[in-house]
Amino acid sequence: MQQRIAIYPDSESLSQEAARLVIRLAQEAIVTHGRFTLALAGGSTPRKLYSLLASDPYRGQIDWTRVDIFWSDERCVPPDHPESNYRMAYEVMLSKLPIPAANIHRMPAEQADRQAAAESYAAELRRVFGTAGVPVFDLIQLGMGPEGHTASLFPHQAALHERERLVLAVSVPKPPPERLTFTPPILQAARHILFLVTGSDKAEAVRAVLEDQGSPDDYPARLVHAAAGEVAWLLDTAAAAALQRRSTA
Ligand SMILES: O=C(O)[C@H](O)[C@@H](O)[C@H](O)[C@H](O)COP(=O)(O)O
Repeated sequence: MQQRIAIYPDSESLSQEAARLVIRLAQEAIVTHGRFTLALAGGSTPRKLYSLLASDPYRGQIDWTRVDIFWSDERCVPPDHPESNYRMAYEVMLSKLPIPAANIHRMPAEQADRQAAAESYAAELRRVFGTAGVPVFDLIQLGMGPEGHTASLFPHQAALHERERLVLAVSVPKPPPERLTFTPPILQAARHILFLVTGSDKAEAVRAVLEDQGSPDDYPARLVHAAAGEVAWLLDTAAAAALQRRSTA
């Protein structure tokens, strides 16, 4: 597994590089196997990336009819709720792109039976990927919290040790607490991973994860790796402040 760290002065320049990377990986995947499977992150950091991908000159560089969109986690709220990861991505990006509705695979996180919702999303993943095993995403885009969580995998939770199920219903300390989340097997099978991390509150977790400190139980982002491709960490200077070895883009 390759790992690349690039540091940017601000969110704009970081998001522009992220958009260029998504476009390159999408073009490669569509040429190689006819489609691009992408899992989106929630939270606020990727908002700028999603906005760029839906705008010129970026939007015209991907054949969006060949793209399948999933989410790596979702809050258990209605899809029109302000805290919905789907709502953010739909409003900022997906509603502006010619992606077939059948290719937008929303997590049914508003279902009362959250375990059944997790199981139905796992079934959707296996159907779309045509596998009884672990889906291999072309790209999973992730964020990271100040304590090293990623997707909705938080420190010291049982979900970190899941090796069979693809999606779990979990309760987490970041509100809204009830979530659906990818489990480590999916996050360890992807061809490529793109972490977007900004802000000084994440500097200590960035240092711990990238300088091999602490266990994955303490810093769940350490569980993530790309089976055959690259894990790219795009950081702003604030998030990279505690890193010893600095390489600036
Ligand atoms: O649903 C979520 O909350 C996200 O998937 C979560 O894992 C997010 O990526 C991190 O918490 C970073 O969030 P920010 O980008 O808002 O800092």
